[in-house]
Amino acid sequence: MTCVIGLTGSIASGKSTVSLMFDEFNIPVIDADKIARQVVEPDEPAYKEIVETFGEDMLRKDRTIDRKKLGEVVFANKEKLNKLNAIVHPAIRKRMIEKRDAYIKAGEKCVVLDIPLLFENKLQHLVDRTVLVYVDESVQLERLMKRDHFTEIEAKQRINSQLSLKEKAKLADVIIDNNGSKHESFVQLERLLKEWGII
Ligand SMILES: CC(C)(COP(=O)(O)OP(=O)(O)OC[C@H]1O[C@@H](n2cnc3c(N)ncnc32)[C@H](O)[C@@H]1O)[C@@H](O)C(=O)NCCC(=O)NCCS
Ligand SMILES: Nc1ncnc2c1ncn2[C@@H]1O[C@H](COP(=O)(O)OP(=O)(O)OP(=O)(O)O)[C@@H](O)[C@H]1O
Repeated sequence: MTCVIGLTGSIASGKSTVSLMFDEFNIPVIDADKIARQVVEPDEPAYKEIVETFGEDMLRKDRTIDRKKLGEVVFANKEKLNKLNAIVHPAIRKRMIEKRDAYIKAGEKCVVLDIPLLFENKLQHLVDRTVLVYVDESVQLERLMKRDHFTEIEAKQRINSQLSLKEKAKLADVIIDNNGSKHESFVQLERLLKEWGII
């Protein structure tokens, strides 16, 4: 029986950081953000829909989607964000399920689905247990502004487009507190995997 872990958090809470730590245990990770980039490549059906909905202005010179521009548009307008979600989420979900099932079929002991919007989109049914990468709001804002060079307004728009980490904490099976150092988070993950008999 494969154990399917749903790894989630909020923007800049440290999902990618923790997700990389699973490598140390040779546990495969399916990354929703990565798939979200693949399903909007020019030969994919979602690409055409995005161009029709948001206009050619959203394209770079090489005709790929200008993610920075599209992000500025959708995170400033809830209705537009919903439109983008309706175009890309079904395609992302389908590809994640295919990948998860391939790992299960191959008899993998454990597989991780790294999904930022796991709780927002009520995707708990895709996984056996959920792990939340948690930080305090002030740490989240600080790390986001530093990583992406956003102004405070831009960073807050993105944070507010998601369920708060406090709300997510009520829904998660387990929490990794990522307020401390990366090493401290690694220790928590290692302990968890031992407890679950995965390592
Ligand atoms: C708006 C887009 C073009 C901005 O691209 P950009 O390269 O700047 O950001 P990236 O995709 O790396 O996402 C960074 C983080 O933003 C947050 N985020 C992304 N999309 C969303 C969304 N629809 N709603 C809320 N938060 C989101 C997540 O925490 C994610 O980890 C892009 O995020 C996108 O296509 N989003 C829709 C797809 C989606 O929902 N992806 C999230 C994983 S399912
Ligand atoms: N424990 C930590 N100590 C210091 N910095 C950290 C820690 N964890 C993560 N960071 C830094 O905070 C930023 C956000 O982390 P990360 O990119 O892993 O978040 P994320 O949840 O994957 O974000 P996103 O939702 O945008 O993909 C990065 O610059 C990362 O290096």
